[in-house]
Amino acid sequence: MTQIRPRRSVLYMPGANERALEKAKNLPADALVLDLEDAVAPDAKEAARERVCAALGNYGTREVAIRVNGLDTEWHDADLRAAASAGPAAVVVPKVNSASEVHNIERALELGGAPEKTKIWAMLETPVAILNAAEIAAASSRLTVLVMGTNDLAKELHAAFVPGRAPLLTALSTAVLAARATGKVILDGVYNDVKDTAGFEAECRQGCAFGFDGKTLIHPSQLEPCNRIFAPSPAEVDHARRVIAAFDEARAAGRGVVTVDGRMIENLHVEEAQRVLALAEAVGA
Ligand SMILES: CC(C)(COP(=O)(O)OP(=O)(O)OC[C@H]1O[C@@H](n2cnc3c(N)ncnc32)[C@H](O)[C@@H]1OP(=O)(O)O)[C@@H](O)C(=O)NCCC(=O)NCCSC(=O)C[C@H](O)C(=O)O
Ligand SMILES: [Mg+2]
Repeated sequence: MTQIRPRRSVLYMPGANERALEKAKNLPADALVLDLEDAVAPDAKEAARERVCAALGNYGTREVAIRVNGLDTEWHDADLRAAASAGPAAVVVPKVNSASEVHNIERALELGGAPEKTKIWAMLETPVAILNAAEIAAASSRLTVLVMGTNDLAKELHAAFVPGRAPLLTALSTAVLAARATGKVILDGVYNDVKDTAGFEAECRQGCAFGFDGKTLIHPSQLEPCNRIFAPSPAEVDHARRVIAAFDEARAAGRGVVTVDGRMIENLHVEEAQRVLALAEAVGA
């Protein structure tokens, strides 16, 4: 069975917030992003950089990434150098707009001596990034994950935040296409209203239905619903097992197609069922 690394829940925490960095040690996030960008005030950037690099080893086996400041900022180069030498699981780079920017980041990581395990996670959060999503995704084998930046994207588009995210659907779908066409993981953007549980769950379900592998989060209260919704449900696991069993039986009888619960099942449905089981196993569902 294919091994899947779950990335259902990816929690940002401000790199300058000692309490959040401490608290995250015991939070059930699949991955953590220690943020040096938007969540850190300009005069706290340097202290935050030192703090997140020192904190990297505190989170056990979970993937821990550092989000550096954007390419056009005064902090970007120093952030990348520090991250390269600290060696997180990934460097999350905001506002990546082209393949050539990915190549520059790749070169900077190499020059900084980053270990092979340090991947690039590129944020898609501008109109030009969405238009270039496929070339960004394909630019490097070191780039393994695309991350939606829906706040910046909505701002750049002059789009409204509305339930159902109609103004963003083209961009979300284009980004998922780019990820799937290039074999990359893709994470949905954050939900800002940390008190709106129903709205958050609806957005998780929408992201999951779109094909996102998981969602980026801003508050510990978002972890449980996100982990639950992005994991296969017991009914989905049961269905996947029955699909595989029915198809095996059909194959043994010399047939290439069968029905389960009245629906046609072909080999492609079996592959999807295998992916569901691999994800369920990876998350212990
Ligand atoms: C959103 C928050 C500012 C809310 O903060 P606050 O009101 O203080 O939360 P609580 O009092 O409810 O916190 C309860 C405890 O949980 C800890 N906590 C809070 N958030 C986190 C977190 N993200 N990670 C770990 N721990 C967290 C608090 O310390 C409390 O602990 P304790 O005192 O021990 O009980 C705040 O949640 C926050 O700052 N969230 C992260 C914001 C962030 O990182 N933003 C940047 C990433 S999102 C982004 O950039 C969007 C993207 O680029 C785009 O364009 O869309
Ligand atoms: Mg952003």
